[in-house]
Amino acid sequence: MAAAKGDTKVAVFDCEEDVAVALAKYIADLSDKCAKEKGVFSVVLSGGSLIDTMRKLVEQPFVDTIDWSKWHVVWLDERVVRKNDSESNYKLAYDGFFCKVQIPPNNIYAINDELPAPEDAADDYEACLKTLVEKGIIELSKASGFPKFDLMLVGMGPDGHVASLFPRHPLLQERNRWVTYIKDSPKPPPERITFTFPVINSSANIALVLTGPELAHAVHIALGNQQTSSDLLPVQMVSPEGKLTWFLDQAAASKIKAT
Ligand SMILES: O=C1O[C@H](COP(=O)(O)O)[C@@H](O)[C@H](O)[C@H]1O
Repeated sequence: MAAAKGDTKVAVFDCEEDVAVALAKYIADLSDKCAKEKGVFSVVLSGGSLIDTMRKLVEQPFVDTIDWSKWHVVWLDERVVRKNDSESNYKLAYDGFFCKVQIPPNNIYAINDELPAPEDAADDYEACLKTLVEKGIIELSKASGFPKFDLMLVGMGPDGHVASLFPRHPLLQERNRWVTYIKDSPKPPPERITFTFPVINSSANIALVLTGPELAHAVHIALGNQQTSSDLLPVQMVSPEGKLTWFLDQAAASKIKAT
């Protein structure tokens, strides 16, 4: 099943394996397009189950055909822990992905894990993004003035959170910062940094990659017919100026009524 609404596409696959295959093709095509047109492919990674669903990229044909030298990778959110900590989104991506592909190490922009205070880590990461804009690696959106990434790969928790932006948290309303911090994350660990919605929604492309039955309720709220304007789930606030593609398996889509 595939439905389209404006620049939003909802693609539902039979199983998680099929999502992984389609996601790899989608990422490879965008990588190719951006590498040819701009010489750069700026990619934003989430943590969580997304990294495993990206597993086909490290297999043939993708691993040998993608021009990894054009990739520049940043994180949508990160836990304020050391890079070798099992809770680190960097470590998750390194172990599952980076150690198997040829992205130049200098093009992988991890959090500075020598800054123990979340506010300092957020300031430092925002400064890192500003340097990438100055170098022409990331463009600014003409519409919003916020950085416009080529591709944001976004996961979601069962509560509908994306990045480290949790339901009903005041950070959902942040309108000025590029990167902010949270010290009371309801999901451990409590201290994290995260992109804000103005940055998320300036993206050229967002892939929402959602698999598993535990996500079905939030997917139903976000894509069902009973949309309300107050107390939106964070996932409902994902609305990029570019294209939004939902990659769902049947389990995650199981509560959406066919229309
Ligand atoms: O804590 C986080 O959770 C979300 C969702 O993770 P998942 O394991 O339920 O897929 C993730 O997208 C985010 O980057 C991470 O920090």
